[in-house]
Amino acid sequence: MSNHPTPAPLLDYVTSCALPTPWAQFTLHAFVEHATGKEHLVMALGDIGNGEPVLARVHSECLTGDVLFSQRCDCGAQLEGALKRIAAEGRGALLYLRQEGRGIGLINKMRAYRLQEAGVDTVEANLQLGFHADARNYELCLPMLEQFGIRQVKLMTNNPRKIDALTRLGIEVTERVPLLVNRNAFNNSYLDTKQAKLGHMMGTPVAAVAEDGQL
Ligand SMILES: Nc1nc2c(ncn2[C@@H]2O[C@H](COP(=O)(O)OP(=O)(O)OP(=O)(O)O)[C@@H](O)[C@H]2O)c(=O)[nH]1
Ligand SMILES: [Zn+2]
Repeated sequence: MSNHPTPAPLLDYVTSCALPTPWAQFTLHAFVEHATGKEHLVMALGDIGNGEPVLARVHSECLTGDVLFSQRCDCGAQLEGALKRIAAEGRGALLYLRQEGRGIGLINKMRAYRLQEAGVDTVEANLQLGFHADARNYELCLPMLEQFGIRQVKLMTNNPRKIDALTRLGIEVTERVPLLVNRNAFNNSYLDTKQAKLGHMMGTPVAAVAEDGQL
């Protein structure tokens, strides 16, 4: 008999419902994380459990960008762009992880924004507040994807850390799909900092993206 007990699950799958959007009718699946009680979500479309690589987005919560239309970042446009792509393909999954503010929470992100208004960049602001530049953790992705039998993804991201994190968890990233949207006067230097200091792949000329931020 093994001396290693089975690790406790990180989260529980709870329930699902239909979620009509302007682009497709998704199914919304909810999980609750044991350690924090946070509700993490998957928006799923089509037959995602058939073993073929799944077009996927791992999206970190950004209340200001996703909900309040903030132009300080590219999150809202990325969320919309990812859902549109999944709808166009007729199959895919968007994981909505509740790690607001790169893992430091909304209030601390607002404090970081104030520091940025005083002239420091997004990375320095986190460091001045005593946090890592990026405090996110992607380990929940594994049980969330396993719930649907997903082992391979075509990942919509510009962030090489996400690809590394999923690969280390045993999820194969068969393809990276760039998600370059909504560069504007308010987030231009923020996006430049992401590229310079956080390694984001912003190589494609962003000006080539339609001005309304559509893919
Ligand atoms: N701490 C902090 N968090 C931010 C800031 N701007 C955006 N965020 C958060 O950053 C997260 C999104 O991360 P990004 O670095 O924009 O993008 P990404 O998810 O790493 O990469 P992509 O997959 O390419 O979108 C969300 O949780 C946002 O709330 C900021 O200035 N400071
Ligand atoms: Zn954002």
